[in-house]
Amino acid sequence: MTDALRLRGVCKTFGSGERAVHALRDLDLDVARGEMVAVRGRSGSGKTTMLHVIGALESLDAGSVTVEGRDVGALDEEGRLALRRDVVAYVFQSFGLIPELTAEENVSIPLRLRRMPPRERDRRVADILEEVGLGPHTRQTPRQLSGGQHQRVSLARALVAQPAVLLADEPTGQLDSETSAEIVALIRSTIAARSMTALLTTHDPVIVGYADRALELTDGHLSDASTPTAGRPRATVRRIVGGVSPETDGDS
Ligand SMILES: Nc1ncnc2c1ncn2[C@@H]1O[C@H](COP(=O)(O)OP(=O)(O)OP(=O)(O)O)[C@@H](O)[C@H]1O
Repeated sequence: MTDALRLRGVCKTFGSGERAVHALRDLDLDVARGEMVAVRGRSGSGKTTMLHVIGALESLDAGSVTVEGRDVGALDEEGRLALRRDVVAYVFQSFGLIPELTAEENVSIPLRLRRMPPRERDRRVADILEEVGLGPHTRQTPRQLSGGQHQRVSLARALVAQPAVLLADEPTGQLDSETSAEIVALIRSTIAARSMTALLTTHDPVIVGYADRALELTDGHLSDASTPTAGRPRATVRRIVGGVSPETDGDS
């Protein structure tokens, strides 16, 4: 299977001298197309930095990052913009929505950047909002939506332009455990329907339960964490069967 993501010997240091912070140290990672990989790690272990170098939001100090065959370190500014517009999409813990815009206006932004004709754009936006369960809320602004609904809008915005790779930085970090399980299940089903690749960082065992593979980031290095059963959300199954809360099922 072709790799969607391939990182080799990636190093990223912030600052210098005694104040240097080695966020990523000689980091290797392979993610196959269509795979959903969860990366756990304590606060400050380098999870966000890893996503940023993959999405060309941060430069590398050493090593190489290949995203869908593109050598990210070799891209010029235009190439980096194209990567973020056409290949990767982000979902953030803090949702990142524009508060003055409605759900449909927020979701339409990536299509406006591509200058998609309005009729096609409106159809795509309506379809994706329906798919993420926000059909009745398209005209509401973020202030009128719950945390789970915010993340559904963020996911719709990330998916609407049909990127190959979803990068999600603690996507359930601001959600309660039940809503987290709903959002992770939605991420899983929407990326599977599109044969997309997903790399998610998390402290949340619910996410790990939905991933094909889990890795641990410790002081800038990755190692295997566990091998959950693909697409079999242990937490949700237990919750339905035994009434057990997802946050009690699994390690963190
Ligand atoms: N722009 C920056 N300037 C200086 N140091 C930074 C910068 N960005 C990140 N760091 C440092 O790099 C290290 C890794 O940060 P990063 O945000 O990648 O960790 P994280 O695992 O995502 O943490 P969290 O779970 O708290 O979000 C931390 O020590 C952080 O303070």
